[in-house]
Amino acid sequence: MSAPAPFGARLAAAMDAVGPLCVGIDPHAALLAAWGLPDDVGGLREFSLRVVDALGGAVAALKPQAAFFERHGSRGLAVLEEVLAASRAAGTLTIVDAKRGDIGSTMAGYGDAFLADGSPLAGDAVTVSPYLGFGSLAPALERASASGRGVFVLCLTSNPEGRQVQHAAGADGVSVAASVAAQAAALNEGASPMGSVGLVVGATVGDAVRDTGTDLDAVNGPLLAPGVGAQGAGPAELAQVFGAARGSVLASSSRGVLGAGPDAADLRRAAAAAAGEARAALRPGA
Ligand SMILES: O=C(O)c1cc(=O)[nH]c(=O)n1[C@@H]1O[C@H](COP(=O)(O)O)[C@@H](O)[C@H]1O
Repeated sequence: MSAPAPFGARLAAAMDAVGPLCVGIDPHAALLAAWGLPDDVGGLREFSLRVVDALGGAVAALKPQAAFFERHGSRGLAVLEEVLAASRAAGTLTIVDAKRGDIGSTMAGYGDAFLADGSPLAGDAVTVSPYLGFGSLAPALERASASGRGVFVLCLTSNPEGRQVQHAAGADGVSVAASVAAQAAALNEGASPMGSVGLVVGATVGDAVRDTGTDLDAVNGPLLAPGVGAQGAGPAELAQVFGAARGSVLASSSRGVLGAGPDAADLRRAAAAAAGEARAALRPGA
């Protein structure tokens, strides 16, 4: 059997085919209640699998947020495994939003959990935090590369508190965000149509890309843009934040789409509308 194409190539194909939208699976207690479901592991399972049923094949990626599964303990993690398997069966890429980051030797453990063939918690990519130093991510990057999976490294996050760390500059005057982007770019060099080391850049960050001197045009990897919908960003913000790099952007919305449920047709309509807006903002003329 031939090895699967690398994550960057698979995501590029999915974005071309169905539009540059990722829907986050964030089973908040309030959303479960709005869907008439109990805030327990049964409600979690029903909610998450309904999202996969409704949107599998219809969006470029699904992004389950690990915290909402972990809060239900081992049975919640079993649901996450089911969600990943169901998405795979539906032919939809998954990004496990776990935001892991630790010293290198422990990062190897996270890599084995989220990026290794045969692990039930491995999707197609995982979000990682570089704030123990970009180099500490090396074991995860090695596993991603070996298994054809991807990572999204936090760069400029959508929350206002992120500035404190991400905008700070070292003695050389280079901001943390710019340095993270440059290190991702080095790993993606030469990849076509794009590499598998992505960045997280919130759609809410305004002029932060320019202000921090972050060169997104050179990254040559996917740019995950949460903050669309419930956090207030829309087409205008996507265009403003990403400029010439917008062709690599995967817009991400959770509550903005999930709030349309529980009816599957309503969910599909909300996702199609969000994907259409993202496509118009990020790929005008496509
Ligand atoms: O990595 C992420 O996905 C992420 C990064 C970031 O900078 N901001 C951000 O909101 N997220 C995640 O994206 C989702 C946003 O959810 P909504 O605000 O409901 O669309 C949550 O699961 C967040 O944890």
